[in-house]
Amino acid sequence: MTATNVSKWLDAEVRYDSGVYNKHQVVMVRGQGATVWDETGRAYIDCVAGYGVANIGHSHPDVVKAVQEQAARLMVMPQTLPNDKRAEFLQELVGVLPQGLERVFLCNSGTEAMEAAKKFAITATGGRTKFVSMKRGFSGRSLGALAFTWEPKYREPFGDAVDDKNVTFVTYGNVEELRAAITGDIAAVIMEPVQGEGGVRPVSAEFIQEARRLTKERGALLILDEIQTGFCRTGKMFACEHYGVVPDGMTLAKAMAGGVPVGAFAMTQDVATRMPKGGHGTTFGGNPLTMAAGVAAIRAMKNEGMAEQAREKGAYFMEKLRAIRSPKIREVRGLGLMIGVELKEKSAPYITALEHEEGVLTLQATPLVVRFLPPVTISKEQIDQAVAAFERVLQ
Ligand SMILES: CC(=O)N[C@@H](CCCNCc1c(COP(=O)(O)O)cnc(C)c1O)C(=O)O
Repeated sequence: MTATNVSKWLDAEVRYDSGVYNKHQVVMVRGQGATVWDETGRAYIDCVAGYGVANIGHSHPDVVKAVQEQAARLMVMPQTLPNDKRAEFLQELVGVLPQGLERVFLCNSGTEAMEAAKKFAITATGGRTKFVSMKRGFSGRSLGALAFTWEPKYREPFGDAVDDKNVTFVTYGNVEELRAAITGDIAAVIMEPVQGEGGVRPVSAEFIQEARRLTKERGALLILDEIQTGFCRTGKMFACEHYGVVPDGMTLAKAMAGGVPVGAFAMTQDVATRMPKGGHGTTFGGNPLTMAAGVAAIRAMKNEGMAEQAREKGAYFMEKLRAIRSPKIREVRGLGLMIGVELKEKSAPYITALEHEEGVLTLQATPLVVRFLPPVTISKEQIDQAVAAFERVLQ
């Protein structure tokens, strides 16, 4: 693909990048709240937010200040050497996690959190290496996490290197299949409380509660992947709170440090103590710079009532979307500000039109779904503008 002469930056990125991404013909240079600007100065309402990373808004001032101060103080310190900011972050995080999740492996992305979860589940269950994951589930792209990721097109190019022979995929929501799959040799059941990449599909209370009951009964772990649903996205600090379910482990990333790359596997004491000393590790995990950003981000979520904002604005956003009278819309669904509009035709042309004609950034979640993942700080006026733009491109 040759880049237009839009920009020397676009040329360079297209020329030297790995080539795995379909590059939009635009160069984004600034963000504030729910708005981003391209290099020509054009503003966009950002309902991509980095794939659900900028929950507290782009360049939140508290995070910017924390990063500036910590960068000038100390950026590099491995986890064998304790650090004040890391300790402060662990206190903040455990303070908002569901009761019982009080040990945390810190890393740098969602995939890494899932890789850690996989290893901790194996040692916590005395060496079990079989897993249950969900059809349409997404757990990441590295070879270990990819085994839990349903979409065949992501796994097929890598053949046997993907360890999916030890994974049983069950239909999300099908209790009978779940019961049959959780045998005595299962290390863990992996599931998202709301499937994100898989089409914005909230789980049923019955299914997730049965998964909790069966895993306890059969000596397996329940690991909830809250990488996309966590940190106020769905109207609670964590989506599992909607269902009254506390897992044995939870993978976290995306919004946790306000936009700075981060990941974590939060777990119970019992899961943590079963991993041998030195059994896992990471160079950058828990680094002071990310930890300072994370402290500021979590405090902002609490101080600005962002879970409640997501609940209230999400209900408003979905009500407005449901009011659109269009034969092209099959369903509007979601939880909080994790919203999907399933169309009766491919969503890609509408996502392109929203970006180019309307200045609204949205993303796909399977070929028929337009996904909205705006910052929780999005204003009602911006929601109204995004809905009006969507209505126009559907005509
Ligand atoms: C263009 C782009 O960034 N695509 C990414 C988008 C991934 C978005 N989801 C990440 C994710 C992951 C992986 O998280 P990370 O490694 O991308 O931080 C794990 N679990 C859930 C529920 C997730 O939603 C991709 O296709 O790998």
